[in-house]
Amino acid sequence: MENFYESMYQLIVETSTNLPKDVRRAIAAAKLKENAGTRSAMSLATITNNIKMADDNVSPICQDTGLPTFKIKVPVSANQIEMKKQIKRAIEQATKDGKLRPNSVDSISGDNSGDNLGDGTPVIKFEQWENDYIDARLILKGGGCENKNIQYSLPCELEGLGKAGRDLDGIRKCIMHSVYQAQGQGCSAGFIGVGIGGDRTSGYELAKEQLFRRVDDVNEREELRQLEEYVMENANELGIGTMGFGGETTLLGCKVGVINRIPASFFVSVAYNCWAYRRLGVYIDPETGAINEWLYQDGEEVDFSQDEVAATHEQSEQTREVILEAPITEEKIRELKVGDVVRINGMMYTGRDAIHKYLSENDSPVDLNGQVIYHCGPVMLKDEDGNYHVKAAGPTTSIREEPYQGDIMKRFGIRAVIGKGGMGPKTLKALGEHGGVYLNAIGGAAQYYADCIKSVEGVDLMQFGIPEAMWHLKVEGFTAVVTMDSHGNSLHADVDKSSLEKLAQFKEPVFK
Ligand SMILES: O=C(O)C[C@H](O)C(=O)O
Ligand code: SF4
Repeated sequence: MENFYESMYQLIVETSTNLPKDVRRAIAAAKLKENAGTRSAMSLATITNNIKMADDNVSPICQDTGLPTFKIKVPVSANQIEMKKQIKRAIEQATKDGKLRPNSVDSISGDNSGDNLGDGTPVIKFEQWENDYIDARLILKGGGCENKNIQYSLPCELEGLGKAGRDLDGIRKCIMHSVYQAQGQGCSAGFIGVGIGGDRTSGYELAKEQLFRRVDDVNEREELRQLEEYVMENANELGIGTMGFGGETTLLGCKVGVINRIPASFFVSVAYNCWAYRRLGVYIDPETGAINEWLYQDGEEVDFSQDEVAATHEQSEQTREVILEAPITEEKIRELKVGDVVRINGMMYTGRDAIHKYLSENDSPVDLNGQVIYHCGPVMLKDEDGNYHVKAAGPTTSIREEPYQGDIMKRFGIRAVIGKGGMGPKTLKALGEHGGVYLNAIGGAAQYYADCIKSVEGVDLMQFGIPEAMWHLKVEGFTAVVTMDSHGNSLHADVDKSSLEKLAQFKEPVFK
């Protein structure tokens, strides 16, 4: 097993940086369906551009490299204790090399272990089997999409859909609802794994297990095949679209599994995965530990290299484009309207969960008057001279800052916040009162945005760890869309409302 460590290191690096071919094909097909010039088409072009950049730079596709979860099937003779040790070593090295973000955080103190190791991280699950080779699979599922997982206990009452009973049609309604409730917050277009039955734990296990199926496989159980097809055909009618901007593609894959339950329980568990669906696998020789075969990587190449940069910058004729450079005046902000495309030059400051809580109780370490806050937890590497370099830096889900955002903007004079997935009524009200704007960046496009960051000018509050610190970033041509403005408009509220109306069209029974 002398090569096992190296094989695991490769599996980790490839999973973080190289999107599987079956996923690429699904994204390429979605891209063909969007109408040129729409926000969804522009977002998809940024996404495919980002996938290509991650290939070229061998850098994380998304800055949130998730909770590494290994599923390993081994012959009876394999030494699982030794394999676990090597996997942990490989995780530590991949983190040092900037292929994984340090993501393991003490749940009580908030301390980041810095190497992705800690109680419960990484997740490593072994199972013995009768074959004479090792099957090792890894999924890097980020936090934003994980937060959109949902579990239903049947029977239940669902918004838009009414009663969901303990039968196939009730299950259908739960799945349709799960796509609606995710909106764009899990970086749609997404993939869902559904687990029917089990208890609350094994149901979610089963749902996540479905994410290891190939995007293009066909369910062997006839009624589940029909259900998967139904969901794929109809969920895209909800019109949520890429990043929740509205559009043709909301869902890229749906896989359903079933296990038995006990009479009193009937769970439908849904695991939502963003477009940055990073899961790969390898077959390994149990003697040497070397990789014999890669999984999910067969079939035709999907080449995202053509004119992607041009496509990203292509705007529809109706779209207004505005350049912003901090400090920004209230007057300039009030000129902005939902739908405007903004290019930012100059300074911005990162702030996510820990910073928002901190700023609600303390003074800011920098003057934020007229400034831009970026909801982002980047991957950073320090060079020998002690200077930091950005390795990946896409937006994080903004709604988590809803309790703080409006107050903080007013208190510190912040004019713009950048994030993804939108914010709620409290923030929208504050934008109107104070003269602020919410800008939606493309979730998961961590390479694309890292490229816009020209230098790291400083950092504060490093005690919160790399993802949570306040980074001072100098950017050029950082592009985002105004999705909430100071006139009471919110694209997110509009898409939520229209998709709920569309969801209601799926109320009538389909599976008898
Ligand atoms: O933690 C992050 O950087 C992003 C997170 O995965 C999210 O989608 O909000
Ligand atoms: S930011 Fe988006 S793409 Fe990245 S892990 Fe979170 S949900 Fe996935």
